[in-house]
Amino acid sequence: MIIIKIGGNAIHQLTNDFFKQIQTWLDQQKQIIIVHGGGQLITATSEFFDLPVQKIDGIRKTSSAEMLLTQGLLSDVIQPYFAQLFQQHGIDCQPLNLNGQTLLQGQYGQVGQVTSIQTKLLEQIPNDRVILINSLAQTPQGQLLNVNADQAAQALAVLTQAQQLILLTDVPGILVDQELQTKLTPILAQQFIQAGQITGGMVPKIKAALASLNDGVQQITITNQLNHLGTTITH
Ligand SMILES: Nc1ncnc2c1ncn2[C@@H]1O[C@H](COP(=O)(O)OP(=O)(O)O)[C@@H](O)[C@H]1O
Ligand SMILES: CC(=O)N[C@@H](CCC(=O)OP(=O)(O)O)C(=O)O
Repeated sequence: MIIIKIGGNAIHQLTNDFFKQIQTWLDQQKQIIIVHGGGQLITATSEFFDLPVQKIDGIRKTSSAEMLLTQGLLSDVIQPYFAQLFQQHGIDCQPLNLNGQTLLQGQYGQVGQVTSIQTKLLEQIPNDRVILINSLAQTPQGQLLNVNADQAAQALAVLTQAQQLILLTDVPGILVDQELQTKLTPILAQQFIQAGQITGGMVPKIKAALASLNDGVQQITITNQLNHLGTTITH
């Protein structure tokens, strides 16, 4: 099982090599789940509607109006767009956030947090298909939760006992003084965050990577291309 999280900023950067690599993994019988975000579009749309945009350590403070936008953009705009990109590249893909459905189940903390997944939904999907989900979760009462997509991918990787978690973004990995850090240990990560050398949306990504490492995910990378290792998070 490979979990690939694609950030909103990386949508524009999916190359033919990305789709070729996905096809290679499918041919090798790997199960692939893609978790996509869309933070950039949510922010732009919120600004269009004059809604306040506030993020704390990269996590959006989400009002009910913004929740409405977030749901619509993630499930009805970005996910269908992704699905047709896969179809165009000849890859069978199963978008799961149809009719308000979510694979992820959660509860409210400060923002939504993933607690479990609907495994029955996964079992119904043929192995030769890429599974496509967004980061929305649902409480047992059916309330939708806005979950940061890095955290959603982390929870999914741990809950499915995935071998590999790839956080695909718009930078080649963790950069410090413009230099790519090919390896990042938990201690170094803390130091870089405290020194302000890792900021913004990279902070939840690092936290998600560290939590995955703690919970036994074997290979965790932050990169902008599937065939480049970028930064590996390791002890
Ligand atoms: N040390 C760092 N190395 C690389 N990127 C960083 C660092 N600190 C902050 N960033 C920022 O984090 C961004 C990636 O996070 P984010 O914009 O949330 O992406 P995504 O939409 O892929 O989740 C980069 O574009 C960069 O501006
Ligand atoms: C609670 C929270 O922060 N949710 C995120 C969900 C989308 C996301 O994480 O998208 P990226 O991966 O493109 O940043 C948000 O509203 O932006």
